[in-house]
Parts: sequence; structure tokens; C-alpha cells
Amino acid sequence: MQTVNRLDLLRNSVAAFRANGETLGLVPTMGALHEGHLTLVREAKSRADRVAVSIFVNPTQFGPNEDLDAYPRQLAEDSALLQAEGVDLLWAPDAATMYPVGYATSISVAGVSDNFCGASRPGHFDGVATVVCKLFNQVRPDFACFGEKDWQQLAVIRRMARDLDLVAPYADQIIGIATVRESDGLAMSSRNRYLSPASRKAAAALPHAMREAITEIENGAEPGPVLALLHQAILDAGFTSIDYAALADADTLEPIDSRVYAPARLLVAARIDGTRLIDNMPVCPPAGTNG
Ligand SMILES: Nc1ncnc2c1ncn2[C@@H]1O[C@H](COP(=O)(O)OP(=O)(O)OP(=O)(O)O)[C@@H](O)[C@H]1O
Ligand SMILES: CC(C)(CO)[C@@H](O)C(=O)[O-]
Ligand code: BAL
Repeated sequence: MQTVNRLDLLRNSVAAFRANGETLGLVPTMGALHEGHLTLVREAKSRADRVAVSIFVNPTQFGPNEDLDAYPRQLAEDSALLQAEGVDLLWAPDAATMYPVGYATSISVAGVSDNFCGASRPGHFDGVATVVCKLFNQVRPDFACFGEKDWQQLAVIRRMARDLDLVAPYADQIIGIATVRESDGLAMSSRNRYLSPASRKAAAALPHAMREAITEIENGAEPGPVLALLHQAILDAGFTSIDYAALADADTLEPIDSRVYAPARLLVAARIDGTRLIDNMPVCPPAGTNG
């Protein structure tokens, strides 16, 4: 595996693959790798001759009071994991390489960025869209893999790729990978390591409560009262605050306030032990609902 932290070296490595006619998949990450990330890597490997992984803790997607400084950085350990997976190229730029003095450009994806994490983390998706656009331009992959755990992020990136003609044939080449979960159902996340053992155990109540709510909605219950009970169940489990626990259209991320008529998503962001966790799951319209 080649590890590069300069743009000219990255371009040389990519050019060498392309000179051999090889296809290239990209897996963007912020490091602190776990089985969720490695699942993305394996999917990319199954689809391409070569796989590049980026590790960059992107400062522009963190708010002023968020965990940028605390975010785990463990390049040597991550590098060993990627090497063992047979990754070809690790792109690990520093902040000055990504945002040199005078840097002035930002990408904003209207609509799909507006609600949920976009509302509770102002500017977050501008930071994500901008850095992902830069990564696509730097690596020029044939496709890129992202996790469904960050469902809204995936929708924002698909919209951007389509709108800016980034990865041909556009949104189809943004591959979404199902959320990888711990054995008790909690979605894997680099931030789970912030939790005390007791909070980590309590956090598993979140996906269970979400599944129960979804079953009721899919069986025809009114979403409003079901979501109110879900809020209470999340707080009862030991979460201290909820940014949102709501339904949205699966593609446009428009909030759904009444009945579900088309494929939807239940999206949750809530804090436990000072750590903000997110999760989401599919919701089908109840049988007999006119779509
Ligand atoms: N449990 C998971 N299952 C599938 N994909 C995942 C999972 N966790 C993260 N990913 C995906 O890995 C990529 C890199 O994510 P990132 O480095 O932010 O990791 P993370 O564990 O989501 O960290 P964070 O705690 O910051 O949310 C993203 O596309 C993300 O959706
Ligand atoms: C896509 C991403 C690598 C952009 O920094 C990040 O938001 C992440 O890890 O999900
Ligand atoms: N996985 C999403 C990156 C973030 O929370 O900033």
C-alpha cells in the first residue's frame, strides 16, 4: 500500500493505475477505522482493480463547539488495517494541503441539507460537500463508497454528484453500503468509543426503540403518537437530549409529518454521555397505502 500526503504524489500514483487501464474506487473516511469502514473497503475492492482510501479529519464540517480536537487520530493503526485489507493507496493529506492559505470556496447543496443534521449542525453539510468534491477531483475515482449510517450525508453527496457532474454516470456511482451494527444492534461509529461502559450498554436501546416504532407505523399506526413514544423511549434509555427523531422522504430528506406514502426513513440524532449518536432505518408505506 502506498501512503501519500502530497497532491503531486497522489496524482502520480493514480496516473500509474490509469496507465495500466485499471479502475479505481474511493472510500473517503475520517479515520479511527472500524468494521463499518472496512465493509466499505471490501465493497470497493469487489468492484474495482484498485482501491484508494482517504483519511482526513475535515475541520470545516465541525461546528465551533464540536469534537474536532477530541476526534480520534490513529494513522498508524488505521494504516495497518487498510494494508491488511489489500488497499492500494492511502491518501492522508494535512489541513494545509486541503485548505491552503487563501482558500475561499464552499459548496452548498440546497434542500437536502436543510433539515435534520443540517439544522442541528449549521454549516456541516457545506463542509462535507466541499471536502468530498475536493476528494473526487483529487483522486478522480470511477466510483466512491459511503455508509448508509450517514443517510443524509449520502443523499447530499448524491445530489451534489448529479448536479456538478462529478463522478460519471453521476449518482449511480455513489455506492451506499448498509449500516454495520454491533452485536447488540448499535450502529458502529468512531464516536462510540467516547461512551462509558454503562452508556455504551444503554445506547443499544436506540435501534431497538426505532425498530419498534417502525413496526407500528408499517402496521398502519399514526406516525405522530408513535414518534412521541419513541422520543420518550430514547430519553428513558438514558439519552439526555434529542436533536431529532423523525420521518423523512428517503431521497429528498423532506420531513414527513403525517402518513407514509412512499419509501421513507426514520432518522434519529440524540446525545448520551455527552456524545451525539445518529442512526436511521427504512420505513415502508403501510400495506394498502396509495403511493
Ligand atoms: N456503521 C457503519 N456502517 C456503514 N458505514 C459506516 C458506518 N460507520 C461509518 N460508516 C461510513 O464510513 C465513512 C466514513 O465515516 P466516518 O469516518 O465519519 O466514520 P464514523 O464512524 O461515521 O464516524 P463518526 O463517529 O464521526 O460518525 C462514511 O461513509 C460513513 O457513512
Ligand atoms: C465523507 C467524509 C469523509 C467527509 O469528511 C465524512 O463526513 C465521513 O467520514 O463520513
Ligand atoms: N460521519 C459523519 C462525519 C461527521 O459526523 O462529521
